[in-house]
Amino acid sequence: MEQLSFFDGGPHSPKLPVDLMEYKPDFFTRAECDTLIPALKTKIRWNQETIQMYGKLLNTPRLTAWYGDNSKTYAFSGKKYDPYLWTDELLFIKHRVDAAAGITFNSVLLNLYRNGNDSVAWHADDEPELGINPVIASVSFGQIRRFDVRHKTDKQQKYSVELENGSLLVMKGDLQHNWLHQVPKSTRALGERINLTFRVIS
Ligand SMILES: O=C(O)CCC(=O)C(=O)O
Ligand SMILES: [Fe+2]
Repeated sequence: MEQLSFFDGGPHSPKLPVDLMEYKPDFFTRAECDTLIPALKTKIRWNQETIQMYGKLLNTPRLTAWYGDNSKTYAFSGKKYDPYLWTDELLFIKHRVDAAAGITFNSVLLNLYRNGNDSVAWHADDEPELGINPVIASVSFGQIRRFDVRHKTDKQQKYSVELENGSLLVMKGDLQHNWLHQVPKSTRALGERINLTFRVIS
């Protein structure tokens, strides 16, 4: 796998295994974040999805939206999604992310965490259309939130990184096969966070 040598660590970078995760704070400038956040908030078609759990229909604890190239249908948690077509803001973000990762992503899943009660539970992005050892580029805007990673079988192996406003986290290697990740709920009063995970869907 090619190395993203672009990520030089630096004083604010957490100690992460570079074959699994590379973190770049300030990937977008403060001014860019201040423009992009309200644009994404208002122009993205945010959806409230539901999940079937123990025979009940529950609201997913966040809002989501699925954008991408025409025709890239994506099956996720037993549902099929037809993406909305790229907006100007999404293309601006995508071009920067593509250049950094050396990959032309063809889809993005957006999450809006409205407050500390919103979260994403332990999971791996291991849908077959993502292929083996996919590179997934995760951009964060707004409220800093903790991102946890743990090995599926070796409980000792775990990492946490605070995903800051304007940051980029690239997930790669076997992270989606042998590890799980989550964004936990928090009892603190937290503001809104928007996360975008860029993916290549076959
Ligand atoms: O919000 C995040 O940082 C992670 C989101 C995530 O894991 C996902 O959408 O698959
Ligand atoms: Fe994920």
